[in-house]
Amino acid sequence: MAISAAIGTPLEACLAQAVSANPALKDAATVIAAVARSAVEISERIGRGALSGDLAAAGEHNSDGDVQKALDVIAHESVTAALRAAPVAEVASEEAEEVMRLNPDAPLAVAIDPLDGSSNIGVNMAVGMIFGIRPSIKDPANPLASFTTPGSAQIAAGFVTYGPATALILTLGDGTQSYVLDRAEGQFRLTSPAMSVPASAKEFAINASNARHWDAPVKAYIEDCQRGTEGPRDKDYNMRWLASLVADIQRVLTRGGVFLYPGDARKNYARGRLRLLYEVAPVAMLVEQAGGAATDGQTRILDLVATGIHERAPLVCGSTEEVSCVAAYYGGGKPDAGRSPLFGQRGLMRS
Ligand SMILES: O=P(O)(O)OC[C@H]1O[C@](O)(COP(=O)(O)O)[C@@H](O)[C@@H]1O
Ligand SMILES: [Mg+2]
Ligand SMILES: [Mg+2]
Repeated sequence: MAISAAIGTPLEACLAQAVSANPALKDAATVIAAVARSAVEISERIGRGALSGDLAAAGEHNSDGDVQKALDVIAHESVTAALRAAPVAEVASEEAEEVMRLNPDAPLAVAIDPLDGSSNIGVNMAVGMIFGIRPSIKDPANPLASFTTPGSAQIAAGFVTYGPATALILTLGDGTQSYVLDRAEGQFRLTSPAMSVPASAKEFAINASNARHWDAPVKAYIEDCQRGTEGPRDKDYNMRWLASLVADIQRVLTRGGVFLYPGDARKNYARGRLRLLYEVAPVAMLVEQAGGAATDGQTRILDLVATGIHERAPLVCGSTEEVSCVAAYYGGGKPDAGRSPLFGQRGLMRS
């Protein structure tokens, strides 16, 4: 959907334009409109903060072992109700153990993180919602069939950030657009028809509290960033970590940088923390469509195929120069002069 609409055009009009250019997008556009309606509802709820009740109240554990907060459940119920009224056959939600079957004859399947950045609920920080839309593959014996295709099979992907403004970042496979919720009217309006990730940047995002658990390539890359102009990267970096994937990625999409949630040595973290179907793959599509790159260190994210609904995948994405650099560290490329002693010690970058 290369959008030629003017800034301020309502989402519905932009979707209509995309459908008239490519009628095959009609069902995906209906799904996006439904997700957007749910986002407006959730945004209002979040905007009232504690006046909406205790949105951070702890409930059950979800299938990934995280404690579900009240807002996780509210968002899951809101978005799945919206998807029930859309052409969606299956939903893979973070908050449901198994694939949910909605309208069996419908053409699409949706993977969704109804509420991303849960640790920020209750402290007035940005949270969001992430989704990826794929063709539904009809296999009565295997409910996961629609989701066991590579991320490149996604027809569309997007996320919503409930921040100071509520933003929708969207791709229908031809560029990445941003929209902002016009609160007075309860509808999203176009704010950027073509987001573009700068190829080079000086900002990294990683949960540095896990440094001692990282593997050698990540340790070496971050150490080299921290060495700034005194190290092989020859530039001074800044670090940002919002603990909310959507907000961190919106920053990377807007002004560049690199986001890393690698695998590490903690129990159950060999493949990191983020889930492939409803976090990593949609984000990878959005970043690639904005001219950036996304890898798990070895493999392009959009080539990965999930084998389970809540499967995790390491994510390194953003400005192409930084992502290539991390991939080179993983690949054992040639050492640079003055590079991190860690690589020298472990011989990782030796040819
Ligand atoms: O707690 P950590 O290690 O900082 O992890 C933060 C990451 O976890 C997440 O909150 C995971 O998403 P959920 O809140 O949907 O489980 C990401 O948004 C964020 O990038
Ligand atoms: Mg999440
Ligand atoms: Mg979540």
